Amino acid sequence: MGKHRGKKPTRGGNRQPQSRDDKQNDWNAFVGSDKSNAAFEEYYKAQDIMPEAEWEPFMESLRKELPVTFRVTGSRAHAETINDIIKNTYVPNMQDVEFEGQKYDPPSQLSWYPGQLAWQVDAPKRVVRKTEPFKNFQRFLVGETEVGNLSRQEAVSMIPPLFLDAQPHHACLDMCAAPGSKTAQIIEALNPHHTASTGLLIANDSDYKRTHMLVHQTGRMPSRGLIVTNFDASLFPSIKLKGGKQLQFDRILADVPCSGDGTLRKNLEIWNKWGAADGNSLHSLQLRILERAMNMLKPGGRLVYSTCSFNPSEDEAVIAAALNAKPGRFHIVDVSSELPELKRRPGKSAWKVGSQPAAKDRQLVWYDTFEDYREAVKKGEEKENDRGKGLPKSLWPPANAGELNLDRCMRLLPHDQNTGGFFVCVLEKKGDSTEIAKEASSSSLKRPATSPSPAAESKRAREKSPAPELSATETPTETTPSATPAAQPTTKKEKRDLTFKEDPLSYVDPEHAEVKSIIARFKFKESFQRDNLMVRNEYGDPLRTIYMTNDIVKEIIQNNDYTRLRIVSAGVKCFARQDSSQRTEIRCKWRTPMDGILEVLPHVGEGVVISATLEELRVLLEDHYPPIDSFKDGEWKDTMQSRDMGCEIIRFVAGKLAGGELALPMYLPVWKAKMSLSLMIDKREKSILSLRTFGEDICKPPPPQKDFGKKPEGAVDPVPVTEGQGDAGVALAAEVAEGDDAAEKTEESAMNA
Ligand SMILES: C[S@@+](CC[C@H](N)C(=O)[O-])C[C@H]1O[C@@H](n2cnc3c(N)ncnc32)[C@H](O)[C@@H]1O
Repeated sequence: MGKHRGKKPTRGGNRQPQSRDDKQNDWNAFVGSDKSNAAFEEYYKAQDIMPEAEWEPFMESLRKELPVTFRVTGSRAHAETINDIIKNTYVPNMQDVEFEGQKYDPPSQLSWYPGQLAWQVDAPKRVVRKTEPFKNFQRFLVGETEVGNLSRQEAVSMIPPLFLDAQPHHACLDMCAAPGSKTAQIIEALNPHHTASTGLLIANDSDYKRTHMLVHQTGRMPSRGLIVTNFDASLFPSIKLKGGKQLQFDRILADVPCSGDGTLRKNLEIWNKWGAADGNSLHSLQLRILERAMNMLKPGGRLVYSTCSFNPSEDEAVIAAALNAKPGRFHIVDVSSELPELKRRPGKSAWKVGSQPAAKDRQLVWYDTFEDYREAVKKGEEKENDRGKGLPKSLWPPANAGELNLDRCMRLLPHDQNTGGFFVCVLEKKGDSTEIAKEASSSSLKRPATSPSPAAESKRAREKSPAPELSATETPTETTPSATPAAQPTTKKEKRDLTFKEDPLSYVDPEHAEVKSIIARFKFKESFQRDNLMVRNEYGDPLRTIYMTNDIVKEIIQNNDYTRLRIVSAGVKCFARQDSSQRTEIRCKWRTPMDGILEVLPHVGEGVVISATLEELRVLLEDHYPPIDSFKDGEWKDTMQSRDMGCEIIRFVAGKLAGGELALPMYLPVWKAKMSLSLMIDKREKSILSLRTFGEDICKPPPPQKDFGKKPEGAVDPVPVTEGQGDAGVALAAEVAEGDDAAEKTEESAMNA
């Protein structure tokens, strides 16, 4: 028992010894230069996170460049088509790549990823840049990532959302979500076939700028059930629903801020900066975030806690402290049978606490117990921070650590499957079957017919959860004020959060003339939720952009003050107002931006969608405002000539034609002017589309500014609309529209460019 000084640091771990008296700058030069950090090595050797014999392979792996990994996004039929293109077109071309006398393997599928829809490219960057087959593949990756068909993401970062097991009717919270790669995975789980999901995902981040990255990232995978908020997750407010009920979540992801030493392979500066102090100082925030998550979870609900750090201070210590803060109410789920091919190491129930007040301090001092540490503070050997706080007791393994099933946590090590490092723990809130069923039936989230019934779910939860324990509702903590609805003020008036500068959100009167013009133009069926059209102003005025939300998002917006909820964005941008010099002749001034085209598609009436081929697409790409006369005679030309001015939704059929190739049908908005047409996507997206479809950029540069007045009559440009929330641009969303019928699904799967 007591305190132990660590060994003097040595270069690269057990190489040359270094004198204790060396100057500070020597230290800075010493670490990092050769991807080594003595304190890191000493710290983790002591933590015993792997058998000693594996230490060298572990360190070797950390020093290697991280392979590029990506996953194929979207619904099943669509994703499988893209996967087949990679498998059958690109991989065969990369079989025999040799560079500077060495052979490189083609991309390979990650065996543990469901449906084999994730890939890894082992060839280093210089090989990708310098060899033709890899260069081609790189171009494909960039284009498909731009349009949202692929998502480049570190392999280990794909894991937490897989264990979250979100279902389309679930209410989910992603507490620390930016930049949003895991958010995108959860959205996919909520909208597996791009059908209207009844589920909810609140994606939150405390960094305001990063919430806009989130908006941009999710623009590629839009969802009517999405809200982006800007909160300190540890103070996330309780959310009111109709009748004053409080929202509880079925699924919560707490991918917390961490020291990030699992990312050493790509964030090389960490070699230089790493210190035990980083993990110690993040522990308390991580614990507060996790405890807040636990309070907001439904009984029977699942919570995934993750970090990209190997450090028990940020991992097991947080889990143990959180479990002990709510004794008997949560358990760690044994997920050893989920993703069976994924190699993982069990969590630890014993670990060490080392003090290294700042990364630049060379010596680690180990304290066996909290009391030993406090003794050192008393003697002045350890300093507390300027707020008079030292290391918290919860950093040390609690007396009952052996009873908490911490071995069910997972640590992903880089040398196991050539990845970064990660820590994941799946927690479930206990609750008896009646409580779970009560929660499910009182949920305002409507369960689609295809989802498991509440009874089936409660059975599943019963099988997984041991003894029933707690009450169904959690009271909000003092630090989590509820967001009071603007529309239904309570007797105790709560102040708005005046620091929050985003525009208000309100719903448009479904009888508004502009809504009627939209409904008439697109012949919307009854299934079109005209009550759920939202705008970013206080008065429900459809000025420039109209968003569509699902019912649960509407319920939240209408029952909570948006400033207290700090809502940055909500729903999907479905209609954008298009100004034209010929406005009076245009009965409907609204177009469907790419973000929303697949959202509105299932609801448009007969004859609204017009079919076209790659021949027409070629003309639309080559020219900005091609005259209708310039298209070849036939059905397409006749149809376009007969249409009113305004937005058309065009379905480009799959196949090979006009020097291009489309693997799946694709829907794009086209503006019909008096005598001409224009493709309503911006210049950059046109170029990407052109490269993907025709193998080259066939788009002419846009007309010079001075010629803008000479646009054909009624022609318009796809100006990105900004109103309230940041506009991610007219992103070419990669989505699939699918009918209900399975056969129809395959045939009708439509990949947006
Ligand atoms: C590890 S990153 C999350 C990565 C993200 N889940 C993803 O997969 O793209 C941690 C995020 O937490 C945010 N963050 C830091 N402190 C926070 C807090 N107190 N509450 C909420 N978010 C926080 C950071 O801005 C950062 O975006």
